[in-house]
Amino acid sequence: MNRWYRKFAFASHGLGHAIRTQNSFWVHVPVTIVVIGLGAWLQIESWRWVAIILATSIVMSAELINTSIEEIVRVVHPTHDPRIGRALDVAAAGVLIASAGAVTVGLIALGPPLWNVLIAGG
Ligand SMILES: Nc1ncnc2c1ncn2[C@@H]1O[C@H](COP(=O)(O)OP(=O)(O)OP(=O)(O)O)[C@@H](O)[C@H]1O
Repeated sequence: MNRWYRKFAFASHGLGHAIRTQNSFWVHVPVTIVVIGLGAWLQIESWRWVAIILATSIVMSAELINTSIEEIVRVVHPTHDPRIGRALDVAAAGVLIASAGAVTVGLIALGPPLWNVLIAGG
């Protein structure tokens, strides 16, 4: 039990550090709050929640892994190296792909219910 508590504490510490230091999270977190608020307001079906939760979790995980790689590079190889640059670019591309997927999922999951309420009048 204590071991699991320690694992959770380390992970929470990492999450807090990423949110404080990575400006990408200053976009991810407010967008996620707005999307959850919209979902609650529109009372969307379970499958839409599942899609939104999966998409946002994938973006956050990709961002955390990217941050982890950046932090390691700063320690292990602080000087400029095109091979390191390529590796960092690939990790950043992972975040980009996950974000593009999440925007698409958000449009599919929230678009029709939002349209019904705002345009079609319920
Ligand atoms: N040591 C390095 N060698 C070569 N290129 C690097 C190196 N460090 C960074 N780069 C290049 O700069 C880009 C940005 O890297 P950086 O780690 O600064 O990410 P960032 O997203 O700008 O940082 P942050 O997430 O902290 O705002 C990388 O994708 C890579 O192209």
